Amino acid sequence: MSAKPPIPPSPTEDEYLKAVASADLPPLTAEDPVGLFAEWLAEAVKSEVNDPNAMALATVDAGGLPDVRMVLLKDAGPDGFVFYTNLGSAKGQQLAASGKAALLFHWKSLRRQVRVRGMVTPVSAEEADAYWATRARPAQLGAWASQQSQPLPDRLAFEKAIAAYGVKFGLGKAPRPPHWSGFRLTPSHIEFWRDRPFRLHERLVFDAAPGGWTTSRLYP
Ligand SMILES: Cc1cc2nc3c(=O)[nH]c(=O)nc-3n(C[C@H](O)[C@H](O)[C@H](O)COP(=O)(O)O)c2cc1C
Ligand code: PXP
Repeated sequence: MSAKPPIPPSPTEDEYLKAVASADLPPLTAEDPVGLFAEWLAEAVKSEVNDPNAMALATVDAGGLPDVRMVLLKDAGPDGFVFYTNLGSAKGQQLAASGKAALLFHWKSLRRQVRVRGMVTPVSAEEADAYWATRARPAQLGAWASQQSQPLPDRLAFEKAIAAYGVKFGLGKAPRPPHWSGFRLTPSHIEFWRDRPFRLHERLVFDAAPGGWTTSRLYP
């Protein structure tokens, strides 16, 4: 019999009461979700142990079954949230077919999450080229050699393919592969969530409206 996984228990009342003392914050308010996101990410950059720009990307497959995996945010602004991937991967195919996705940032060190939903469009070739050029050469060769989400017969086959691309491109720049680019999620809905003691959390929601955003609050 395998051991039971070590699931932590819910905090005791005493444990919550200790947190109350340090939780005396002004209410969460903001006019502009893009600005608030930038503030929260800047705080996460300081406090997270690694990858503060990591986010879960949720998609649906052709049968409507949800799928989710982590990706890295590479640009964010009023136009949306950008990430890069292999276009032939499971996520690449799901995004191309549905044009819809959701993102989730969870910053454990801050006890905060941000949820984003919206439509997804490919970034331009110029934008993808500019980001590609910033990647380390071995990561570029890996992207050429990786048939992301396809079965890998053995690790050696992958390493040989990486070496072959290294030889092919010689000392010159490796161009961006046709199967590698980015997507931009244009948010229609953004929720900021902040932890409060006893699970009485704060939720601030922004919904896209003509010329701006409507805001609302939700029960935790
Ligand atoms: C922190 C973290 C960041 C990641 N960032 C990316 C990324 O930006 N792009 C990407 O293609 N895969 C990224 N991955 C790998 C994906 O989670 C995933 O394994 C891979 O893209 C295949 O997903 P798919 O089969 O659903 O397409 C990341 C994984 C982790 C844990
Ligand atoms: N592609 C893959 C397979 C990744 O694992 C990651 C990050 O983990 C990325 C792309 C995006 O990050 P970067 O462009 O910094 O390599």
